[in-house]
Amino acid sequence: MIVLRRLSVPLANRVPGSRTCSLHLLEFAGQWPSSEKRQFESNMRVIRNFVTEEEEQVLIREIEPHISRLPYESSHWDDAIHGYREMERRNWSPENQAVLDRVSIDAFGGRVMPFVHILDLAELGVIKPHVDSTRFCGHTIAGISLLSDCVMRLKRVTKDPDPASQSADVLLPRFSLYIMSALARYEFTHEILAREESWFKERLVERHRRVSVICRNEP
Ligand SMILES: O=C(O)CCC(=O)C(=O)O
Ligand SMILES: [Fe+2]
Ligand SMILES: [Mn+2]
Repeated sequence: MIVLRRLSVPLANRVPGSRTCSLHLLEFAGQWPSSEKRQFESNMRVIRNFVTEEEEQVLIREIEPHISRLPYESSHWDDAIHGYREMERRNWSPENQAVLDRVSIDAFGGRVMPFVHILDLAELGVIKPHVDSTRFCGHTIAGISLLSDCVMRLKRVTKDPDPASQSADVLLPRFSLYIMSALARYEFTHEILAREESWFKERLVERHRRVSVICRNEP
């Protein structure tokens, strides 16, 4: 199971707790000096309409026969993720490889791991706060959101849960690409909010089944 190697959940965070338009798609909470806001914005970019509806269809057509054979799972051992199924894929049709090459260039300057991670989150699925393992993944994580919008929440990693600590909600629209790096990748947990908690700027975002196509670089 891929998730078991990849996620590491900081203890404190288990407690409750151009085409880049990050500005409209980000909502900050807590105490943010403006210099840190700027750094965060450049480390958590969202590119709207990175893929077209046709490109989404072609990607889903290649993914669906494999992923639909798997049951949706829940991980019990660390409580990090529920209602998901996932696969890795290295070899893609030329059309889909062309999309992935764009991710590789735009997010990684061409230096990306050959295995692409596909995560299928059921309508009622949720990904709890975690930081991707630094043993298996480098400074950048880039994901295309397919089939549904969702809200990703990033929370500053703290030793003690602090209600005033920094967090940011990021709207990830269907068809978009997010590029999370450096500060946002290492100093913040990320999570995908449950359907009924997917508020963004006072609007409940409609969340259905969502498939993400995620690229990472070497540690
Ligand atoms: O679905 C996503 O975009 C993020 C998934 C995630 O956080 C992970 O697989 O580590
Ligand atoms: Fe993650
Ligand atoms: Mn639905």
